[in-house]
Amino acid sequence: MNAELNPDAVITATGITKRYGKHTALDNVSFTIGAGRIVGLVGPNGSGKTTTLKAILGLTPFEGGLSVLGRDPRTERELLMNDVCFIADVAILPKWLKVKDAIDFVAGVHPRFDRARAEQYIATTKLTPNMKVAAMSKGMVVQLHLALVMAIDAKLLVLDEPTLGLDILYRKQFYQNLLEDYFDEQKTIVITTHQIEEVEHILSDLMFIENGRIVLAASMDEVGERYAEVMVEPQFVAVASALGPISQRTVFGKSVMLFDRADRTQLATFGEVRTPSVADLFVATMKGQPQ
Ligand SMILES: Nc1ncnc2c1ncn2[C@@H]1O[C@H](COP(=O)(O)OP(=O)(O)OP(=O)(O)O)[C@@H](O)[C@H]1O
Repeated sequence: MNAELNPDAVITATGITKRYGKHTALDNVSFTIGAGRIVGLVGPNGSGKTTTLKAILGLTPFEGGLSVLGRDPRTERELLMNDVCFIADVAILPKWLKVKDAIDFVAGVHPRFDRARAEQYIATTKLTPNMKVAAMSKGMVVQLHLALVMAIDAKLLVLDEPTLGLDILYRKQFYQNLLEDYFDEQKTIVITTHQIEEVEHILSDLMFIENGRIVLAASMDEVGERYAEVMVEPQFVAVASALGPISQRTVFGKSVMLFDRADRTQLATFGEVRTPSVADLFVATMKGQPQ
């Protein structure tokens, strides 16, 4: 995720700062996202996720450098939008909207929309052209949304809490379909969500943001190499603790410690070692940050 190493980056941010009055929402943020990546931007409420996405989409002014698909979103937003698709919250389609109106609308506003592709996808569902959003189950709304999104040949898909308000089955379905029917190596997806557990299996990269700063940016492979969680046997708790785990918790009476860049061979002598879940890593990382 290093800018210098990746000249073909889809997004390169160098020192982005965004202030709302006296409040600094983004504080000198730098990161790089390459093509074919699925990046999870994860952070607590108010940490700057939406502000980052707005900067990428050219929806807010800011200081610093930002290149998205080779363009500056501040000055070339219109051209950029030919190659970018943005979804915020699938649960907000208006109730009166019919399937066919939704297709007409997107066909009218997006130059890369392939109507036939959307209709083909809809034909595989229970949706019919005259059905209104009001008459759809939440899962059907998701399918409509997906049909619209997947028919747009965008290079960059930006998803801001896309499954808010949906139950677990439909959230899973959304991500599964996204991965199976939409994603390919020419595309890049940036996604923010609070439901990390549900997206972690589709992510290729993680970015943790806290108080407007990126506190972790790594590929999932790097995360797997760098972090280890150990279920420490009681007799080794003191010695393991002395190695300085970034977090320590108790599960069913056993001490679970999370280590950053520790020697795995040594850790294995304390108990069972595994890669932490993104959610546990997130909690541990946030605890270590100054508030
Ligand atoms: N239009 C605005 N005017 C003033 N302050 C704002 C504005 N938009 C965002 N902020 C502030 O900037 C900070 C970052 O907000 P942002 O919406 O990016 O957070 P977020 O990580 O997306 O949060 P959430 O998970 O709650 O959606 C917050 O402190 C927020 O109050």
